[in-house]
Formats: sequence, structure tokens, C-alpha cells
Amino acid sequence: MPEHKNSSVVSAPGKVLLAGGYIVLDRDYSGLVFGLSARINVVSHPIQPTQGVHLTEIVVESPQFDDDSWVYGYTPVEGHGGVKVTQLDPGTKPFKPNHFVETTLNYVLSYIVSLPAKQTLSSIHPAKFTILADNDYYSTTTTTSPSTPQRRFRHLGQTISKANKTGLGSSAALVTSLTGCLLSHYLPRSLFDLSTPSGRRTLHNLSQAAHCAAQGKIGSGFDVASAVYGSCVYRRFSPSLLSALPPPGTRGFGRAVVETVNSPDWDQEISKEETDLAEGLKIRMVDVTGGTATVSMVKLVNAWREGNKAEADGLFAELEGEVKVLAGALKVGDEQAIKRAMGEVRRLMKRMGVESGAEIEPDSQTKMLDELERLEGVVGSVVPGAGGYDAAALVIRDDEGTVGRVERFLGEYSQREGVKARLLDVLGEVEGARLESWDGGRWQEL
Ligand SMILES: Nc1ncnc2c1ncn2[C@@H]1O[C@H](COP(=O)(O)OP(=O)(O)O)[C@@H](O)[C@H]1O
Ligand SMILES: C[C@@](O)(CCOP(=O)(O)OP(=O)(O)O)CC(=O)O
Repeated sequence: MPEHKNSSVVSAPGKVLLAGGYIVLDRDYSGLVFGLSARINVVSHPIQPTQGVHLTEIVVESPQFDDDSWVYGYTPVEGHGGVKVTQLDPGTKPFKPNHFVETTLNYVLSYIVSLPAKQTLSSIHPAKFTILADNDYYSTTTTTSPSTPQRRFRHLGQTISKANKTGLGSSAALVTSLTGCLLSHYLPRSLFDLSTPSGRRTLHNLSQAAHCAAQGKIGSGFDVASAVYGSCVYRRFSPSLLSALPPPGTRGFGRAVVETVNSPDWDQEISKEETDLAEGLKIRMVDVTGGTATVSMVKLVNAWREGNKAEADGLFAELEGEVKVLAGALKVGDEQAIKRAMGEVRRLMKRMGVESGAEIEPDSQTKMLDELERLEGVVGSVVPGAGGYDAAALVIRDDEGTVGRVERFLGEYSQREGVKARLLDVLGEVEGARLESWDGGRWQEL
């Protein structure tokens, strides 16, 4: 991958919602989210005519996967419609869409060409965007011998749809880093600068709009918020902000994207001052495979809440209280307070699950977390996000002894219980999306 003067590299972190699952869907309550050291990086390169590529093409590639590149043509849409991309058949490989990439291109290119600052279609030139995801986003089935050095961005040997995700929020990190890279690549610094509050606000609002459209639903947006801002106590934006957008490719779409993204009505609250992780502690993730996947847990919780308003609101309020307490305790490193708050989060999430019928902290997870919490150096544990069977988040002391004890326990537990539970390398992290520099070939390994 040759270095190019006009290249930009933007990265965004994965996420872990330590406390506040379900309640964070309601603007009355907030959740505590940390970024993760596993990042998705997007590198841009202008395409040189000598490469023989057609002049209105944008190529997005994800070289860690098979069938990993998507080629788009782009055309202007009349009536302030912005730009519509169309995937072109590469001819040589199976034709596979990537809905998240395509939707992001439609939103971001339309935003760029519809800005009032006289940007026109001519500001969009052919370019290639390379996606590089840190290894912890996916579990691998192939084993490498200990003597083989692990590549920074491992090749997965399969298509994206077949890859086993570890639940770190790949789509939010992808949409955010691709949005940041497209904006940095095509706009002058005077119109987009990721290092400024207004640049981050544009990145946040535009990424939320594109991610919701690609997902086909408006979630709480905590994953995109942490991809942009890193760790924070998050109160969601009002979903009505995104309800009036026409679909890409129609008249008025480009103008509506600019009006929506630049609107002063965005009301999310991102409180970064409340969150940090004290020296001596680490947030670590456990990936559990072999359990059953649970669907529609949000529907079950909503139905329970509707039928049991007073009880549910009491539980939601208690949980939000613990969100604040936990944030404060992690910041100052008060182990006793962290232990107590995480214990309360577990108790309340378990109760929400039992009452609603959603398997938020299933009994198998209760067993694993109880045993983990008995290990020396494990301060607390929770089922992160929506909960379920597939993950756990730990706050542990930052020493090799503790990591060794947790790894040995997970190995023994996996054999005993017939599951595959392993400690991921990823660490909780405070920083959000950032512009990376070309530092000595870091991006040239693939
Ligand atoms: N490394 C990547 N390269 C290209 N597309 C990706 C990558 N990671 C994620 N995506 C996109 O995000 C989708 C996964 O989204 P989703 O199922 O919501 O997972 P998650 O829970 O990890 O966000 C993929 O189907 C693909 O469209
Ligand atoms: C239920 C939720 O509040 C939290 C879900 O958190 P997860 O971290 O479990 O999310 P996914 O990785 O997207 O499945 C839904 C929301 O806030 O959107």
C-alpha cells in the first residue's frame, strides 16, 4: 500500500456499554459507555488515472476478508438530491453488496456536495478507501503457531457475513471511521476538522444518520456516540431528529441531510468529564461462544415496562443511579465502590431479565461471573450492553497475575461447561475517533 500525500487515515474505537442497557433507549435515562482499544481504521488514497480505473468510481476494500471490495459509480441527483452511488459489478468476483458501506457513501457524499459553501460534484474525485479492523472484532477459527508473528490486521480467510463477530460494535466503528475519512478526504480543513468540537459534532450527527439508515432502525446510538467521543455518560438524541429524511437518490435528500446534520436541535448529551479509568485498573472483555443467541430482547423489556410502569420506572431509575456511581468510582479507582456498583448493576439487570422474560443475565452467565468475581484482582463484572450469552465485561487490577488467573479460569471453565470463553486483548479506552498519521508504514502491512 503506497504512501500518498493526499491520503487520510481515520480510526474509531469499538464500544462496551458497561451499565445502562435498555434504559439508554429512553432519553430520560443515560448509560455509561467506554470505547475499546480495538479500532476500525479507514485509509483513503486518490486513484491515479494510470491505474486504469474509470473516472467516476469509488472503491472501498476490506482486504482482511474474501470478496472484499466494492466498486461504486456516483451520479448527481437533481432537485437538491445529493449524490447516489450504484454498486458496479466487478465481473471477476461474486457480486456482494455491503449495505453499511453503501449507505454511508450515499449520506456522506450527499452531505459534501450539498453544503452551502459552493461544494459541487467536482469536489468528489475517484478514490479508494481501505478498511482495516483490529483483530479482536472477529474470532478466528484458524490457529497460527506461536512462532508465527500475529499480523496487526489479520486475514480472516472468509467473507464478512461468515466471520464470527465478538460484539464490539463493528458497524458503528466502521460507519464512523468511513464517514470521518470521507469528510477529511474531500473537504478542506476549514469545512471539516475532526480535532475541533464542531468537526466531532458533524461526524457524530452524520454517522448517527447513516448508521440508523443502514440498520433500518433508530437505536439509542450509544455505539456511534462512543465511536466518535470515546468513553462518556451518554443521553440519547431525540429519534424524531431523523424521522423526516427522504431516502437517498430522491429529490431533496442532499439538502435534507445537510439541514438535519447541521441542525441546532440535536439534543444528545455526551458527558466526558464524568468518565475515566483510574491508573491500576483495566476494562477487559470476555468473548463467549457456544451459547444460544437471544433475539428481540428489547421488545420483551418494552412490553414488560408497558404493563408494569411503576415497577419498571423504579428499576430504571435505580439503574441510572448506579450508572453515575459506577462512572465516578471508576474515575477515582475506588475498588470497593466499583465492586458494589457493578454488583447492583448485575442485580438490577438480572431482575429486568427475570421480570420481562428476556435472557439478560442468563443463569450460565451468572455462574461464570460469580466465579470470576471470586478471583483475586477481579474487581467487578457485568453482562455488557443488552446482555445475553455471548460476552462479559470485567474491571480488573492491571497486573499480570490477575490476567493469568482470569485466563486460566476461562480455559478451565470452557472445558468444564462445554463453551469457549476467552479473554480478548482489547482494553477499555477513553479516546474516540481520531485522525491517524502515516507513521513509518503502519498501514502498509497488507
Ligand atoms: N471490517 C469491515 N469491513 C467492511 N464492512 C464491515 C466491517 N465490519 C463491519 N462491517 C459492516 O458492518 C456489518 C456488521 O454490522 P452488525 O451486524 O450490526 O454488527 P455489529 O454488531 O458488529 O455492529 C457488516 O455486515 C458490514 O456491512
Ligand atoms: C439494548 C440496548 O440498550 C443496548 C445494546 O447494546 P449491545 O452492546 O448489546 O448492542 P449490539 O452490539 O448492537 O447488539 C440497545 C441500544 O441502546 O441501542
